Amino acid sequence: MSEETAPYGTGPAKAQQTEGAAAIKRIRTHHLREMKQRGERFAMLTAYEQYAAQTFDEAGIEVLLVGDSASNNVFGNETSLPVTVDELIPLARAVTRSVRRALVVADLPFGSYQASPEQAYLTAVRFMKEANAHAVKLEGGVEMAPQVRKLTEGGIPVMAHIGFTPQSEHNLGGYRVQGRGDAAKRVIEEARAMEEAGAFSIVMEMVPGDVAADVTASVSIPTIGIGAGAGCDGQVLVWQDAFGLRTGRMPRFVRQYADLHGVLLDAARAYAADVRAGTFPAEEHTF
Ligand SMILES: Nc1nc(=O)c2c([nH]1)NC[C@@H]1CN(c3ccc(C(=O)N[C@@H](CCC(=O)O)C(=O)O)cc3)CN21
Ligand SMILES: CC(C)C(=O)C(=O)O
Repeated sequence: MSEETAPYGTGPAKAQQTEGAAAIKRIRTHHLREMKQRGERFAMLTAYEQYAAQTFDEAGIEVLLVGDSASNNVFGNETSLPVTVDELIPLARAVTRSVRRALVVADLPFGSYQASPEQAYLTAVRFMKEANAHAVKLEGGVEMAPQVRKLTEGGIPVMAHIGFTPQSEHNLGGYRVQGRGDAAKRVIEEARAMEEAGAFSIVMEMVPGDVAADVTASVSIPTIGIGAGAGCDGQVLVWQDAFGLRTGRMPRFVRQYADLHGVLLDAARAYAADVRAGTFPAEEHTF
């Protein structure tokens, strides 16, 4: 089926792949490491479905994260804890199908990897086989080293996530900055343990900027900050926060680049008004 006659959904990503275009080179984990070595920063955003993924890929966002934050940003839960592997896999599959260039990382949900390296491996394999993910992310430092090693040795690139780890909010005592004062040493240890275990990159969430910069200088793999200052090699935000689809109180680390909530609200109201007034559909929409 040609792109013109495709009924819906078949955007440029799939067309390009089937036509075998040579121009676009996929981002691989080694490219991120090389960017760090060159001192170039890269951008990561969450993505949970086709059109956002396609758009961010087109914009040149290097890494897309199918975050367990889908729990609160897609499924309407209050936290990331309730989301399941079976819920996340279809979202990850949609994102990998929709990109040509971006590296797609799938988050391992709470409870799907902490029990043992074997559990982690079996869960990660599902994301690789059923969703075609390019890598997985898991939360935790020193105590997750066996999991990270098992996955890496089994052919699955791992992005680690340290500092404030939302799946452990009940242990961490809420949404709090990690690594202040004496705890800074701990964050550096966590990062080194993840690098040593084979992680290809490290997300650092809500860590003081000076500590995150120290961590970034003390590991050779790229660090990706969220609320961790500009001293990281990359940055990540949840897209509905950054582009203003979500409303209400935002974490301090968010910068809002658009007001999508306002755009959609106006559009939905205009549509409803036209329907009520009988001005939509018009002649040209009628067969
Ligand atoms: N929409 C959304 N954005 C996120 O950044 C995000 C999710 N969801 N879900 C999973 C985790 C949870 N995260 C969060 C959520 C809230 C705060 C927050 O409210 N922070 C406050 C308090 C900081 C403090 O206590 O010092 C802030 O003002 O930053 C931080 C991280 C990051 N992740
Ligand atoms: C906030 C980012 C880093 C994340 O882990 C998620 O979106 O699930």
